[in-house]
Amino acid sequence: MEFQETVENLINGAAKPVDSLGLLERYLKKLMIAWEDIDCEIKPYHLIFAADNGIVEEGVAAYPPIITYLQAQNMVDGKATISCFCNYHQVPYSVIDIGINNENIAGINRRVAFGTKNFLKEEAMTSAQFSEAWSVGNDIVKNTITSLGANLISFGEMGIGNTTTSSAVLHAMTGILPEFVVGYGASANNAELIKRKCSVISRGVERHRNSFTRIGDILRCVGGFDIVAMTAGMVACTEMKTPFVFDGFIGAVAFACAARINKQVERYAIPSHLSKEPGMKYALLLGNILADDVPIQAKMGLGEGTGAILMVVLLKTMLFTIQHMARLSDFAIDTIIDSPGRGII
Ligand SMILES: O=C(O)c1ccc[n+]([C@@H]2O[C@H](COP(=O)([O-])O)[C@@H](O)[C@H]2O)c1
Ligand SMILES: Cc1cc2nc[nH]c2cc1C
Repeated sequence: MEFQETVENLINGAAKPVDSLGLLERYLKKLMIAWEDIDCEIKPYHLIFAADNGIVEEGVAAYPPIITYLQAQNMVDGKATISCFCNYHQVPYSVIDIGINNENIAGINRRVAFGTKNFLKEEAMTSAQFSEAWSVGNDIVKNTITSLGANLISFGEMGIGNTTTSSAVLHAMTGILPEFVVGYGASANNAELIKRKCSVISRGVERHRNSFTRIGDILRCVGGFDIVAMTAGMVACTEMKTPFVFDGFIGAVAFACAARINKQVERYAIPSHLSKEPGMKYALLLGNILADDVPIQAKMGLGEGTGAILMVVLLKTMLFTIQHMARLSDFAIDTIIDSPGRGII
């Protein structure tokens, strides 16, 4: 029997109508197929990449950039939403300072620079900085899997201005107009801010367009260290055959980049929540995920990987449930097979 069939039999044969746990079944199946194991335990680890973005000079964010450092430190101190989510559910996590613009370091020091440059004026990062940020994402993920024994990685980020960098990357990848992609980010409804973001993104992407040969060029010219590290981390998970959960808009853009770089990424990627940012549905499509197939639709837009941790909790709940449920076959009734392949096992 193919392993996929074993997983399907396990889930479809539990004492419930077939497919009645919908997307939760679908993503549990994806986990087990990625692991090639059904008697497993989820060993999660949450990685939050924090970095500043030079583009904030253009007035594209409502909050000041100092919040990147302060909130990353809150995460380390257990006082941010994400740290409360992780601590409450006993999910270990690390904050990685990959490029905060502050004299102090928050979390693990893997700082590439004091933030990126303003992409309206120059490339956001140099090739050397891009490579370093990529290595940080790759190395941290591989180490978390091999040394810490994690078998499910989740990703989060923190960086004032990163809805602008993510929108710029998505616009550059797809040509979809910024007006369809850009949202309010961390600001309250502010039409002026949206207009400014759209204009900055169009002009910024136009300025660098001739340098775009590969996805890496787009990330280097208009992206951020957080997005580069998450993209590298998702590719690393794929190379290690380890499933991962991504979060909102910024995570979805990293997923889109990773899926373009390595087609196999789609096999290991699990979405968590659908962000308020309108661009997320387009980013998902680049990795063949429909917005309707995102399990948590709660109008969230916080980042930090908050939706990803909620999804990890849903997956843990599902795994325990499927491993402990009675079987349809225990009912000892003759047949209620509604269609081939979906019957009582
Ligand atoms: O993940 C999302 O979908 C999301 C949507 C809106 C805002 N954020 C968070 O807010 C920050 C970016 O917002 P902004 O307005 O400064 O670009 C950054 O720290 C993100 O984690 C995150
Ligand atoms: C307070 C605050 C917390 C955040 N967490 C992620 N992005 C954020 C942006 C702000 C402004």
